[in-house]
Amino acid sequence: MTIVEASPAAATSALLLCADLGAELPQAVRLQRLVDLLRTQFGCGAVALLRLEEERLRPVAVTGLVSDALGRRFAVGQHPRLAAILTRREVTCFEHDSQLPDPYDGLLDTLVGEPLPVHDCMGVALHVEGRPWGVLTLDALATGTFGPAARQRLGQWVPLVEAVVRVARLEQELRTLRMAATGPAEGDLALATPERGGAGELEIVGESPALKRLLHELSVVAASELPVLLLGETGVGKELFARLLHHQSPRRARPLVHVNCAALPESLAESELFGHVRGAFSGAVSDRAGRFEAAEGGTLFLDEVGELPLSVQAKLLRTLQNGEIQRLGADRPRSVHVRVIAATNRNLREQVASGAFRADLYHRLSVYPVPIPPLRERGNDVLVLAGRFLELNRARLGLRSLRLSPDAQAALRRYRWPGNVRELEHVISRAALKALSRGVDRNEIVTLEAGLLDLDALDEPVATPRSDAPMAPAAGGALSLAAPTGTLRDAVDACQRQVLNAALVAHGGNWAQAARTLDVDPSNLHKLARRLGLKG
Ligand SMILES: Nc1ncnc2c1ncn2[C@@H]1O[C@H](COP(=O)(O)OP(=O)(O)OP(=O)(O)O)[C@@H](O)[C@H]1O
Repeated sequence: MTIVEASPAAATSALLLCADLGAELPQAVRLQRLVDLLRTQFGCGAVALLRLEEERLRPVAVTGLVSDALGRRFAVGQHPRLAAILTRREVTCFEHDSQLPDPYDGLLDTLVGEPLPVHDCMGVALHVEGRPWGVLTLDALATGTFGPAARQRLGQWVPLVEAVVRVARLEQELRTLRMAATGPAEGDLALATPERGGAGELEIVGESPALKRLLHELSVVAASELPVLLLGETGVGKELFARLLHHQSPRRARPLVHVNCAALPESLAESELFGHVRGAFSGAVSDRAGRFEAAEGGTLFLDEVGELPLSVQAKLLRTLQNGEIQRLGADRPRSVHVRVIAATNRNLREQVASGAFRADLYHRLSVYPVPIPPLRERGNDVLVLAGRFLELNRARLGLRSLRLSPDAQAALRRYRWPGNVRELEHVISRAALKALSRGVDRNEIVTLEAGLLDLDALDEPVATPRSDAPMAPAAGGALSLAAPTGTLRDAVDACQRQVLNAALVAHGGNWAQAARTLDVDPSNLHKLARRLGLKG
């Protein structure tokens, strides 16, 4: 039996999907259309497409599930239904009286917080280019929806579903290649999200336009050698994004060395960063390389750079200017080839104005400033991230299901999150523990009510937005120069850096094209960039 013979409606849906294959669509849109169409086709309450990443399944498109479902990650070992689906090539069906726990228990958007009643459930493993790709699951609230005919029909849909997934993947790869060659087109912004998963630790959760713009900007600047200054409130993810930058850069195979400048005592800071030779100070019993040398060929991440003592700032500036370090007590300098990424939640301009931070170092470090938006400006991401933390806590505490009541969701959306993602993580973990301490049954669905989150108690004024505005040109090409903080030469250098920077970013790091746009000889452009510290 073919789909066409099965029903005219199925034939029309299949044709619509085929027509989609010929059109260029953002991946998220293509996959969402797929699950929406299957939901109608099979008359079910929820459909989810989940990508297999190592031992976890990550929802990439869902319909009929609550918003936080997209942020959840389902460890295959903890979800026997998903594990059963993955192990077979045929459609796997769970009878309505199956005792196996359902991964979507409490997550259906029509039954917020309710246990899933007796229902039908089926799913199938998907393969792309001969390799397991993930699973497709369908849940129907009316028992008997997934009879033998529905199972057979799902089996017939599989090749088409796999084709859609494959096209979405190929399109994404093509866009990435195109972006690398020519810089992004406006419509590619939503697709610049790095391939998530794999590097589980580096997973960036969120779907908001603000996050996608940030990821796009990072992916462009990652390819260059420019120093980057990450700016943002505490807990926005500066360290996470610094790691992402390194992993997307050509230096990814070399070390990423993290230095927390706030934790460096002034007396040790110089030796930590630049190393020392034996006898340089009492206790220096042997030669020791510093963090710069440890990062050779890779990236040095100077976290909380605003806390660096002034005496060390001068030495750091010299290194950034000459590409050389001198171990404490050594006679000669040695060259290092290190890209610096710095981060701060301070207003460095104010620190420069007050004399706590050197203007010349500020200009060197802020060649490409990247403001990271606070959580309250990322819309629904707060719920998607909450989903991530709920699932982690559910697994850690051995609960059947952990979710938020509608009031709790509204409270998370309302709250201003001065501590950003880190605070959200703590709020969810604390509320889950509180719920447990009230004696909930681990085998029931645990719903976190707004009161458990204690957000009102935490509601306090949020730090004013950063005034470390990016040095990139404003729209229309106008330059937005910082208030002068140094000599005229400093200001001219800053202006040249800004223009060069913007041209490089606009041309995806292509120097020849940047030189053409700026109407300068390419070799002069390279020379100027070296003088300005934009390249080694
Ligand atoms: N988009 C995101 N997706 C997943 N996890 C995130 C995201 N953003 C932040 N986090 C997590 O939030 C926590 C705080 O992030 P991180 O330490 O990078 O913040 P930070 O800006 O460097 O904070 P601080 O300025 O206080 O050092 C980390 O556990 C990080 O993994």
